[in-house]
Amino acid sequence: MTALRLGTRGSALALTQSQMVADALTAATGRQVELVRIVTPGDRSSAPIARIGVGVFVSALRDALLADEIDFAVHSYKDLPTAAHPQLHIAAIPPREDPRDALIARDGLTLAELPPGSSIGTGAVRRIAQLHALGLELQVTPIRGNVDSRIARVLGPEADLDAVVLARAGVARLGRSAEITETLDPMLMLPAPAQGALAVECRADDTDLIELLSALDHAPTRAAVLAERSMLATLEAGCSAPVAAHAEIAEGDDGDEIYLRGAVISPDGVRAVRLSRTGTPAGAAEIGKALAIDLLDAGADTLMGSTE
Ligand SMILES: NCc1[nH]cc(CCC(=O)O)c1CC(=O)O
Repeated sequence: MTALRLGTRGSALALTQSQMVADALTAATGRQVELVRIVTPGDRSSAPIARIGVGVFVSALRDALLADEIDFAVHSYKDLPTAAHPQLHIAAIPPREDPRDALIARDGLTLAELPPGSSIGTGAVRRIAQLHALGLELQVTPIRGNVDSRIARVLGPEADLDAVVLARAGVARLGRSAEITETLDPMLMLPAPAQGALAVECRADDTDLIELLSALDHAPTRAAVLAERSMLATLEAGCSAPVAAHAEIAEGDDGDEIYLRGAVISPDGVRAVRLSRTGTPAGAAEIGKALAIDLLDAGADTLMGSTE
């Protein structure tokens, strides 16, 4: 049987994530997988990510799927637009990595130990807003680039920042978790919807492959991601909005329970709406939608407006 073609970007993170999924699929089904490198316009551009958007990375992989140049692709779930693609299908959501954000600071410092005026780099409006909300007098500097280059801004030979905040999952997948100086409590820094989760996508009419890939699906992760992303979709916010969400699945007396927290923070961190809801994993989508409506009723729409 021929090897399945898994399309991937060439970044270290993309290659690692794709290889992990390829190995898991081979272990579960015996099918061989070959990685096919897709060069995206975003890889060639040095424009700020906030301007070009992570969408360019996703579109290049999706174009390759639609053109039948590859059979499936692995995305960082949080980078996907909330709207489903009519010709594509998310066939598996593998077990999630730690969804929390992480701090990498000079001299092993934690957030609370960084002196006032310290420079801290991050590109995400959601993180910038929540850092401001902590009131630590930190100088927040927008940065972009891959995980390794962002860490180099603190630990490299030409370091120019005191700290950076980034997703723990990306750092862990690159084998660099030992450099994390603090994992941020979601009470202080609520992660992006779907952070730490992967989406394994193929063509919607490729029924045999959908069946094969389903071996990698993890039901609790799927429920958590569905709750977080339906909240995001109902808020009609994009990946660049100051919107955060985190769902946890726990065993209750009457079966599993889902606990969803959501937040919308004004970009300057001055105003925030934070709310939560609980329910059953089977109702994940409805819980996310209901929480979004609660947030809107509490004034979230006035905080999302312009993120510039
Ligand atoms: N914003 C870019 C991005 N998209 C996915 C990850 C890796 C973590 C994940 O899979 O959620 C990152 C890096 C980061 O946010 O630090």
